[in-house]
Formats: sequence, C-alpha cells, structure tokens
Amino acid sequence: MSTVAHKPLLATVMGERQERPPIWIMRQAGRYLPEYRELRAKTNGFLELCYTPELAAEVTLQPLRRFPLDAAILFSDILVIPDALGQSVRFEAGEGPVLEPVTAETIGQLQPERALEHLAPVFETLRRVRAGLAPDKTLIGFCGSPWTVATYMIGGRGSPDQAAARLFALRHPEAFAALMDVLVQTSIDYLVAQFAAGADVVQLFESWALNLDDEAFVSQVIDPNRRIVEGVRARVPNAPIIGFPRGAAGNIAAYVAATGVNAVGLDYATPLAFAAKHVPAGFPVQGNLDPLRLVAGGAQMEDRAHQIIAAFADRPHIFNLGHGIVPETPIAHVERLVELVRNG
Ligand SMILES: Cc1c2[nH]c(c1CCC(=O)O)Cc1[nH]c(c(CCC(=O)O)c1C)Cc1[nH]c(c(CCC(=O)O)c1C)Cc1[nH]c(c(C)c1CCC(=O)O)C2
Repeated sequence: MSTVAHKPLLATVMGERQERPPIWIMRQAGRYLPEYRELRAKTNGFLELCYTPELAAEVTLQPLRRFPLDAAILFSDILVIPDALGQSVRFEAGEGPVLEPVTAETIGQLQPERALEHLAPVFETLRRVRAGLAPDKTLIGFCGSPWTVATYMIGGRGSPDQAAARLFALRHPEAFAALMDVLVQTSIDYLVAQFAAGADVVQLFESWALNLDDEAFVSQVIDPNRRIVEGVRARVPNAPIIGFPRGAAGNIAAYVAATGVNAVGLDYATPLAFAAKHVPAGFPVQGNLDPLRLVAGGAQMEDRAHQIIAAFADRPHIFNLGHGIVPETPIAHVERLVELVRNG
C-alpha cells in the first residue's frame, strides 16, 4: 500500500492549521536570482522561456534548491492566455508586457478553440516539475483572473488605474461580457489541465482587484472568479484553490463568502486586525509581508514577520509576501525570512 506524503502547504489550503505556517514567495522564480538571470539571458524572450518545458521546469525548481520553501509555483505568466487566444503579446525589456489591444469589434476574433493546444508546453513543464519535486512539496499552478487579464487585453499594457478596461466595461457591456465568458471558459479548461498534469493547488491572480466600486467588484471580480471555481470543481472535485484579490480592501469578506475559494491571499496593505475580523474564523489566509521589507531586511522585516505570524496563529496560515518579490531583493534576506518562518 502506498502512503500519500503529507504536504503541509496543501493541507493548509484545505483548512488544516500547521504547527508553523508553510511558506512560498510570490514570484519566487525570477530576477533576484542570478541563476534565473543567467538562464534568461540565453533565451530569445520571456515567452520562449515560458513555452520551453525543460527550461521552465528548471527555473521553477531553482528557488527550491536554495531555500527550504514548501511549494514550487509553475514558471509561466498570466499573459499566456491572451497569447494562446491569438492576441499579440510581447514582453519588452524594461517596459513590461505590450499587447495589441482588443476592441469591441475584434473580441469575436479570439480563438478559444486553439488555446489548450497552444498551452501544451505548460502542462509538460508541470509534469517535469512534479517528477523533480520532493513528495512533501506542494506544486502550485495558476492563471490570471479574468478581470486582471482583461485589463491587459483591453489596455494593451499595465496602467496605474486600469481606466481603459473600466471604461470599456461601462461603454461596451455586451462585448465585455463576451470577453469575460471567453476568459472564464479558457481559464477553467487551463486549470483543469494543470491539475491533470500534476498541480496540487492553483492560485487565481486577481492583481487588479483595486479601483473598482462595489458593483463592479461583484460583476468583474467576484462573479468570474466564482464561475471559475465552480467550473473547475465540476471536473476536479474538491480542487484546492487560492484566490488573491490584490487591493480588494473592504470587498474582502464578500470575495471570501461568494467565490468558493479555499484560501485567500492578502495584499500587504490589508491591516492584520481587519483581516482577522473580516475573514471568517478558521478560513485559511495567505500573506502578507510588504516585499520592500524583504528588501530592507533586519528588524523591519523580522518584527513584522513575527506580527503577521501572531495575527494568524489561530487559523490556517500560509506565509507569503503581500505581492511579488522584487528584483533588488538580497538573497540573504530571503534565507533569513524562510529560516524565521520555519524556526522562529
Ligand atoms: C500581473 C501579472 C503578470 N504576471 C503575473 C502577474 C500576477 C502577479 C502580480 O501581480 O505580480 C504572474 C506571474 N509572472 C511570473 C510568474 C511565475 C511564477 C512565480 O515565480 O511566481 C507568475 C505567477 C513570472 C514573470 N513574469 C514576468 C517576469 C519578468 C520577465 C523577465 O524575466 O524578463 C517574470 C519572472 C513579466 C511580467 N509579467 C507581468 C508583468 C506586469 C510583467 C513585467 C513586470 C516584471 O518584469 O516584473 C504580468
């Protein structure tokens, strides 16, 4: 009889409090690591790296060779979905992603029927990572949530206030609904295939959950995320799902109550006392150290990390940053943080 290895991070997502919080770091594979920069310099572009399973699997595992993290996260990007739908997506050095914006007229030209085949290398990456990962480590897959992906598809790039997409949703409600339908359905298929390829947990990155009034928050964030959770669970019963609605602020309780996610990621601007009060007792949380405290290190990092651990000591808690690690982060600070979370 084979025994299934205990995965502390997966167990925490499923509602089991651990002796010490398991830890992973958003964007843990990336430019703060010299071995990532070295490998990246040998590729022709960021998307090529995402679509080359041998290299993407290697990059996924790099942070786990350095730090005793509890999870690996698939190395890919949320913008492989628009790319798979046939939209032009480029990553310009120093500029971030640049897309050819969709319009009310061109949304009908997206090609959801070709998306999964285009994403086949991602599933191969997951199978390779699974094979190279210790049995007690959790493998996290992910996708961008529909609203966040739509902000890039409509605006053509990142923006401080997502004005282009917010206005589009108000002026072209039917075209916007059609776009969200395509994104919801493609994301369900994509996540189901990630589970089939070995993911233990998936995270929905709703990085632009801010700047929405509460009506738009329901229609643009809560409803699409709930549809994804329901659609995935219809095909993968009890699928473990973390939602990360960055900037949800006062909408956090509604997000938790209505989407059906198992655990909620908190951004670093969410007050600890607010989260403790408004996320129901016993509900798993993830977060939420300011990434700049990890850059600064020392007492600024350590004291706050202890506060976060204490604030969530009475519930299942996954330690993480409140947003992605930044390239300037010293590796020694990451070592110290992981050590502190594991051993105090
Ligand atoms: C909004 C968003 C994107 N991508 C992602 C989000 C949601 C999370 C968040 O809010 O940070 C998610 C993402 N992007 C990447 C991962 C890999 C897994 C991980 O280690 O967490 C994940 C989970 C790799 C990446 N995605 C990107 C890089 C850097 C590209 C490079 O190596 O040149 C990496 C390692 C590029 C990217 N991709 C995106 C932007 C805005 C940029 C440019 C900004 C930047 O460079 O940091 C879109």
